[in-house]
Amino acid sequence: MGRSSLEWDTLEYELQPWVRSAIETLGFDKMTPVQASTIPLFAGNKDVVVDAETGSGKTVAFVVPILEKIVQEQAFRLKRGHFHSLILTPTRELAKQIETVVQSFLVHYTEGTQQPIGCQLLVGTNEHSIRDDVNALCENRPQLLIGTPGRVLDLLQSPKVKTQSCSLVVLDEADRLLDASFVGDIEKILKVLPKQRRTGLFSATISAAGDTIFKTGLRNPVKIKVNGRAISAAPESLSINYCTVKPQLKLQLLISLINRFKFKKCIVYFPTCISVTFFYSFMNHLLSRGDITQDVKLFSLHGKLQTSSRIKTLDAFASHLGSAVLLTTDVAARGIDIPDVELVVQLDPPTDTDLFLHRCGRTGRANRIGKAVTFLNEGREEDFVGFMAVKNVVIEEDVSLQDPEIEGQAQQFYNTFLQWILEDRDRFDYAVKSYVAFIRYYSKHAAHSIFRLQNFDFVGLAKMYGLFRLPRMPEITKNLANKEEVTFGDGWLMDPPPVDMDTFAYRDAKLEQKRLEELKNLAKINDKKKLKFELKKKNVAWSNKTDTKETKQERREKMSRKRKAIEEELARQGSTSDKDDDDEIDKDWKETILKRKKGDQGKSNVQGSFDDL
Ligand SMILES: Nc1ncnc2c1ncn2[C@@H]1O[C@H](COP(=O)(O)OP(=O)(O)OP(=O)(O)O)[C@@H](O)[C@H]1O
Repeated sequence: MGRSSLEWDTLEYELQPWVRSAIETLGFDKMTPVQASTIPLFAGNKDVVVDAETGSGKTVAFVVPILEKIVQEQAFRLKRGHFHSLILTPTRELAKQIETVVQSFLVHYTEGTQQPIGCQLLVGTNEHSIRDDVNALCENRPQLLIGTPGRVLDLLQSPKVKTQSCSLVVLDEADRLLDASFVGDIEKILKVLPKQRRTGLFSATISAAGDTIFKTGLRNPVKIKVNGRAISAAPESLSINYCTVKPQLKLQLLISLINRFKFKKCIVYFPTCISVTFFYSFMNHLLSRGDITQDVKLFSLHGKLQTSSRIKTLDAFASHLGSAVLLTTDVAARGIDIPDVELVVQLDPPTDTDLFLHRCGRTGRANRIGKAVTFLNEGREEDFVGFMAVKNVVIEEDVSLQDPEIEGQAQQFYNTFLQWILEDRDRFDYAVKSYVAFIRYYSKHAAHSIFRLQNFDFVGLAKMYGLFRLPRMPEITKNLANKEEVTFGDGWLMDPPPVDMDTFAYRDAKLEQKRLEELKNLAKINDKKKLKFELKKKNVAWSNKTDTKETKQERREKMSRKRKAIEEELARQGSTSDKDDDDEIDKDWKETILKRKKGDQGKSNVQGSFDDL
């Protein structure tokens, strides 16, 4: 497509004056290639499947046709409970972002003689119930609904909501919406919409959806593929790099990058929600010590936070005037558009390899320069570069990312971490939970031939999490062959241990009280057992001694069988559920068993409902 054809005047579709003035106000001097190709077709009468790189302007490419169609089809006076168009997205943040784009157009739509055009956001929150949403829809009569699948489905199931007038549906991040976790809801939603409608699918990795795209009821769709570079699936303004690092040095390298790199905004991807909470807390400690450049502000965002707090955090990060770093999970991997993000760091490649490009694409958007950096563990993980090259994603090594000084500072850094953890047992709990969740996360990697737990540096990773003792978990037992050599017995990584676990206290008085009570109960149980044993011993005749020994042996075996069963149960839970990484906490057996008995196993201090991760 030649340059001149990107002038808005050359668009093969006549836009309404208010849409044009919105475009002018937004400063979009020219169309992006995906807009030039998509708008005439989608605003015409075609179904579209749009595959265009990250940051290429896909949102405007579907928002404009929707607004055009609403006016074209005179969808002003819809009956109560009816709506005209629906945009579905996988995350609440993305839904909110699209709504903002729609509103920036709608402010140019002059009412008066015309009828109003409205849009309604549909995302799960604690502030609005479904009933509130239904009432708002019936009262305000918006033409356009934007939401996440679960909430939209709930709304459509209300008898007050009528779907007959819906004539256009968009699936943004369509490959994600058509994957196993969403496709059920999507199918149910599409089933209740009229067949005679336009459908548009949009993504930077649409091919990942394969044939499932046809589950959406597309009718003679036009496939629009727009990529700036023939050899790479990423935009030209985005440089994608990697550097190898030992697990223990990863956090130090991240901090070194934050301190060395000049950026307005930076996004750092962590593997799990709990690790975001944990490292956010520790990094703020480093910030207060001056170990992180003082003028940087840290933000944290993950799927376990409540919607309102997630949206507020994202807004605060986007509007922060100084340098800002967002610590997040894959909940912010797709679609998030914050133009001045100049650096993206991935502590580990994502388990879903399609997300790699989406994470990188949070920078280098709309022709701005951006750098995306991925850390790879030395050794086998470097094969990830070749793995992605096959998917047309070129990752180049950048040795300038390395920091030769961090290795020499490792012990001092570890001591700082340790000191901080030893101040509060709660931090230790978080460290353990984060570590365990990481290992479970790692073992579910789609590219499992590269990301393998065999030969994994469990001890180095433990130190990265500030741990001084290896948690007991089957993955370690199975894969760490030289456990006895690398630990000082019972999983301790230090000799002598830096703390007595019986006296290691919580700062929070309530938590500490609970711990002490549990300890007392445990002691009582042990005392009772001991008492029973002593009494029994006294009553037993000499001749029975051998029997007792055998019984003991039997009991031991029984216990060991029990342990194994629990171990397997935990492992099974880990492999069957991909949504509960952060709840899978292996503590000492005593604690696990005690909690199981009490029935409060797996409770976490993390607030909010479980969402996307
Ligand atoms: N015609 C245009 N000219 C200049 N900038 C534009 C134009 N259209 C959109 N943009 C800007 O480009 C940025 C990226 O757009 P958008 O968020 O729609 O990307 P996307 O293709 O959906 O990316 P992703 O696949 O990552 O979601 C936005 O900041 C948007 O304001």
